[in-house]
Amino acid sequence: MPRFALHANGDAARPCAFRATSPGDGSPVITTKGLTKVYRTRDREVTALDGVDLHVREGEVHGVVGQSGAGKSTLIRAVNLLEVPTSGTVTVDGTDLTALAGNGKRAGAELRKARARIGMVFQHFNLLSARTVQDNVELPLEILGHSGAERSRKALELLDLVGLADKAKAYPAQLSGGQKQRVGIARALAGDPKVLLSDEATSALDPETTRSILQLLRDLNRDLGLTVLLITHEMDVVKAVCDSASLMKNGKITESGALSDLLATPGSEIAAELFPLTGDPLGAPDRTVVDITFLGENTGQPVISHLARTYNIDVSILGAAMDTVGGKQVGRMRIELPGPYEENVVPIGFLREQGLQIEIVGAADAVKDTQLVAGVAQ
Ligand SMILES: Nc1ncnc2c1ncn2[C@@H]1O[C@H](COP(=O)(O)OP(=O)(O)OP(=O)(O)O)[C@@H](O)[C@H]1O
Repeated sequence: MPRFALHANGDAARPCAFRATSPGDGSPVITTKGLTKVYRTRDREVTALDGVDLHVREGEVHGVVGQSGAGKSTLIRAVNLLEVPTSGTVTVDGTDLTALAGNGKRAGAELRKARARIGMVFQHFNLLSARTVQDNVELPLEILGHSGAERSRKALELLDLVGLADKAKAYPAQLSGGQKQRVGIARALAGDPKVLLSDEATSALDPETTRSILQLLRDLNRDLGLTVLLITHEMDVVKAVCDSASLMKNGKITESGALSDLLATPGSEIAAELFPLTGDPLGAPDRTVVDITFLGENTGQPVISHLARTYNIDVSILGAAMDTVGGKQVGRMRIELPGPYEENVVPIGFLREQGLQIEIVGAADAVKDTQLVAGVAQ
């Protein structure tokens, strides 16, 4: 994976002055249970969220992917209650936000306090054009009632953190898209959030700027122990920064998990999108097509030559690729073995014994086999 510059000007990462690194203990910091949102207009109802159970663990970067209209924006906006759910609960860092919202008058202040611990970054930056960069970053601190000196100190520290210390007095119109998003990120960090929500933060940016903003999010995740929940329609974003992901379809989460687990799950749509395998899945008649996923240290093993030698069979490689997913090296290969599935049970068992993830493709028995493996994986 290429190393991306942390800052637009190529500066190295600066140590963070705001919070010591605290590696998460893996407990959920964002949890939604049965989250449902029904939009009612005069002539129709749209169920945008249909009983969503989402778990994002502390310190991870979690991506939510799905087609347009799947409910991604509604979900991320429901996590900080910008969108009030019709039913279900949202808990962030141990606080049930849905309960706070239901508490009548007092709720406003308590909900505002809880929300300050949830930063949000938007696709179109949402900066105030009449305010300077520094004043934009100070805005949440003004709302929280910080003094002028404290606001100024913190805003300048945050601008330094995102590589824009020299742009404090500039106006948004004088910045590039990537710089505007850095201001958006600095503003989102003003309340010392535990969680950062990113709503398509890089969709309006060119590929190079996208990479630098994703790297900044990754660095903030690592240096501040910040948990990041992002929505995107780009699998490259997931590949570059996410530890885990969920797929949304029609308001539901249809699969969710660590990327390495999803890559090892037969039939995972996220895995197929993250890492599409080329090569005809049907192969030749009376031959068995097998997809192999290599993770971590397995990627360097000469498994195929070992297989061919051990069983004295000709192995054809139909397609293969290596990539880095979530910072880990992954290899996928589609091979073809001579003979139908039932004649290849032993060589396939050999591949499994090597700790590889195996999926049999395109044969009647494959369905049985895939279900068997899926059952084991659960
Ligand atoms: N304010 C609203 N009023 C009525 N329907 C809405 C509203 N907001 C969203 N919807 C509908 O809810 C469904 C989910 O929309 P949402 O924007 O959450 O999807 P999405 O996955 O984020 O899509 P995209 O990637 O295009 O932004 C869609 O059918 C959409 O038309």
